[in-house]
Amino acid sequence: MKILEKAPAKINLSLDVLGIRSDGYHEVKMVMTSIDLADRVECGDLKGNRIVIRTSASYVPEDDRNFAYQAAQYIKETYHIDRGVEITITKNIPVAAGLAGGSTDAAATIRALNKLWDLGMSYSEMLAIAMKIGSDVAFCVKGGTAIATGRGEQIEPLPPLPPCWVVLVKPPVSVSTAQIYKDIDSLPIVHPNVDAMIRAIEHGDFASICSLLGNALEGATMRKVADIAKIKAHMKVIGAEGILMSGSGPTVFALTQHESRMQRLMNGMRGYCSQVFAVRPCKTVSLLSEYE
Ligand SMILES: C[C@](O)(CO)[C@H](O)COP(=O)(O)OP(=O)(O)OC[C@H]1O[C@@H](n2ccc(N)nc2=O)[C@H](O)[C@@H]1O
Ligand SMILES: Nc1ncnc2c1ncn2[C@@H]1O[C@H](COP(=O)(O)OP(=O)(O)OP(=O)(O)O)[C@@H](O)[C@H]1O
Repeated sequence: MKILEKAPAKINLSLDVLGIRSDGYHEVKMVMTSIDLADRVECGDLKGNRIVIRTSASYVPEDDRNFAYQAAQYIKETYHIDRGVEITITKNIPVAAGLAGGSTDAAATIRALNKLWDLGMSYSEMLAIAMKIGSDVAFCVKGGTAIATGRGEQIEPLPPLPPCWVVLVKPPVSVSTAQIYKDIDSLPIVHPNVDAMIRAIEHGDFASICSLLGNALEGATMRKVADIAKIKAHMKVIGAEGILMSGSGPTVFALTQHESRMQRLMNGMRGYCSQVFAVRPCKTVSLLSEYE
């Protein structure tokens, strides 16, 4: 048997860093949303007891460094599963881009193995596995739009975004999330108004969502990647309603409700960067009611 799961990327609409915790992680308060830029994760039975990863991207690890491998391993250990699995990942999400590509593959693996191995895991049991792998994995288990607190693993759902386009531009460099969090410790932090963003989403107020976009990590990544400021300036000239770097970067996204502006942004930015995508926010990742 084979189970196929869509694994959507995320963007951070608001990301505040509140301090350093005793475990070395940073306390955050974020608003995230899934988008329709997605990897495909297929889990199928394999003879024996091994976990085998196949990916379409040569630079993604196929051993236990792959987050999907780690998800399968934790599930096998926790539920004493003596079966093999082959996990095939078709990568569409740029890697080390601030879009949670590896995290969403891990979350999709958790959902897929729950079905393949008929485990009957509850949502909170899936979260317990997710948290062992990385901070963003918990959000990716359900996706949609949500508030994330703690180190990012405490999730509270929000209503979906008003209909809009998300245009993403990935500069041809990668950044280390760990390094960016380290860098901000010695930099002044610009705090976004996360609570106002939450209210704007609850009211479906697209104009306020755009004006409240903010990311406390943006300054640190901009010091390393000069392209980010150029991309943002270019998107502004073209006429995006809201512009921000996602996560630890370096991907920059623009929001617009106008198809003509989405087209202009796509065409304008393609001449500038090779990785440009126009997608919609993604309302659901999985059959949410199954996991309630
Ligand atoms: C930047 C974001 O993507 C925004 O959604 C997340 O905060 C990062 O989530 P992630 O990539 O899943 O991060 P993890 O794999 O858990 O951690 C990578 C590294 O980032 C740093 N890190 C991460 C999350 C957090 N709240 N504080 C941290 O300081 C830690 O040094 C950690 O070793
Ligand atoms: N399934 C996977 N897909 C992509 N990268 C993976 C995967 N598993 C492990 N990795 C490793 O994870 C690292 C970070 O890649 P990823 O695409 O998840 O970064 P990111 O989008 O910046 O993450 P985040 O937004 O959660 O900080 C890469 O160095 C990559 O080698």
